[in-house]
Amino acid sequence: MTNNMAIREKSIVFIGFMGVGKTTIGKLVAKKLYRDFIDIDQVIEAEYGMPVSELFGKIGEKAFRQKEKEVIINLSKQKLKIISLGGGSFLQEEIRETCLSNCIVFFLDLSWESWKERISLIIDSRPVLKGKSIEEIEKLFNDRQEIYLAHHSKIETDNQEIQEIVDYIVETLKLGFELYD
Ligand SMILES: Nc1ncnc2c1ncn2[C@@H]1O[C@H](COP(=O)(O)OP(=O)(O)O)[C@@H](O)[C@H]1O
Ligand SMILES: O=C(O)C1=C[C@@H](OP(=O)(O)O)[C@@H](O)[C@H](O)C1
Ligand SMILES: [Mg+2]
Repeated sequence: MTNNMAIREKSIVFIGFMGVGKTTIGKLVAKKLYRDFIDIDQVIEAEYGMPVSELFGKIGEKAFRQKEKEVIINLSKQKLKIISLGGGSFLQEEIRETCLSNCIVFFLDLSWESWKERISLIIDSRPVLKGKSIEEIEKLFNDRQEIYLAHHSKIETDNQEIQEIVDYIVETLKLGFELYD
């Protein structure tokens, strides 16, 4: 029973490439499950008082990655949270290991074809994409997929409305909780 309780109490972590919907979906899943929502980028933005896009210019990517690691390692130890990571954070082994051992990690999967349609929504706020050609972005997208293979559960989100994805995740979690009750 102790172990089963632990599964129910674990925080849920969303991973996946920039723009797949981690922030949007995490927030809505949290609302449905009556849990607190934590978006790692938003935590860092609040601490520095500026958006990530500006922060990259101010402190540099290396310092951002260090801060990202500290924040995630600290917050992923908390129970019962819904946590959306930044898409690049899983490049760091320590972050992957901490999240996989403390939390339930959900990979939001989206094909390149579908992702391309969404680029205009995110290009201005994602410094990693700025100044890159579409071919360079596609390479980054493909290169990054490997790091997201480390997960507990995957959701294919192509052609799915935000609400459908949220409902599916909530149902999956509830079923999982019941199985372990
Ligand atoms: N399933 C979806 N269908 C259509 N648009 C979506 C979907 N999921 C997210 N979006 C949109 O894509 C953009 C990026 O979403 P966001 O949650 O910020 O992604 P991430 O946190 O993974 O970078 C937002 O404008 C959001 O409204
Ligand atoms: O993939 C990345 O390297 C990044 C993803 C962003 O978060 P989202 O995945 O929420 O867009 C944000 O952390 C930063 O712009 C860097
Ligand atoms: Mg986000």
